[in-house]
Amino acid sequence: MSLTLRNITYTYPLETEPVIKDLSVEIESGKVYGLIGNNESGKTTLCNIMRGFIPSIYQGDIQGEVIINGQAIEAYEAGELASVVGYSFQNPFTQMSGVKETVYEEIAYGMENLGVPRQQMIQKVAELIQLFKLTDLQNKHPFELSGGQKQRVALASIVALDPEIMILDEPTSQLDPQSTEEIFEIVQLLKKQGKTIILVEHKVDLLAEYCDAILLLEGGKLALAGTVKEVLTNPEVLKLGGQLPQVTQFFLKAVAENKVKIDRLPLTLTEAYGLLQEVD
Ligand SMILES: Nc1ncnc2c1ncn2[C@@H]1O[C@H](COP(=O)(O)OP(=O)(O)OP(=O)(O)O)[C@@H](O)[C@H]1O
Repeated sequence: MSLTLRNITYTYPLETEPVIKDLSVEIESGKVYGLIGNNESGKTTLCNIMRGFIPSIYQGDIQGEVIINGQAIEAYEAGELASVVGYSFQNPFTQMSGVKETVYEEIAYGMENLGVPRQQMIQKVAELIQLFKLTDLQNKHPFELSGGQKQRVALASIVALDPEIMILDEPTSQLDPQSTEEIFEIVQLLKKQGKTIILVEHKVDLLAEYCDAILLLEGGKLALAGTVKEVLTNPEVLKLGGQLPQVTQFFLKAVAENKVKIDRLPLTLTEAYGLLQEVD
């Protein structure tokens, strides 16, 4: 499912300056997008625009159009929109329903609300518990979980609803490196299922490996947009408050100091290894 933003300018209530400024972008169906930018550049605000919470919940002044699969976002009913666009909060605590007493029930909760048949629900929860490695936690109270465990449960609860578009706001911020990698692998699996994914994430090394495209926000404007290769090998990213993958930065420096002669910059260690073999 595609998502288009056309000339979006948004100002929060009681504010005079817009925080999103004349932003247009085309999110193509079935692709994974990394949304980067420094603190307060407008990433979370943009996510809330994409899922219709702005202006329905946060209000304020919004100009421009949000179009989901060819239809204006206002034409969707709230329940329908929630099942098309899934969203995971930056803070996983906010995501917990607060009404369920086990991880198992928490994951089933959204499906229960949607009236998914019981047998189908049981099967789906079992699949997700395995996929998100939650077997040992399934009978625990959601509030007893660590931040990282909550983050996995929050994501499983979204995947349970099977939305076509998933907006994940820093889904790995509280996870250790191994669990982070596992979440990225799940993102890859969701992509294989044809989902469209927008990932707010600071870990550019992983974005380089798993994303198709990168959007860089700076001061509420879309400063750079393009394929992972186009954006994450562009030194401009550093001036715009973003980061480049470590290996790319390393080679950028090595090229500038004439330590190595290459015609393109690598994004990952595997690519770097291939390049060095060519140079030999
Ligand atoms: N409810 C609000 N009312 C007024 N201003 C807000 C509100 N929420 C966010 N802002 C402002 O909007 C700007 C963008 O914030 P936003 O949270 O979207 O950025 P972000 O890139 O997600 O930041 P971070 O990486 O720190 O989460 C900031 O200047 C912030 O202070």
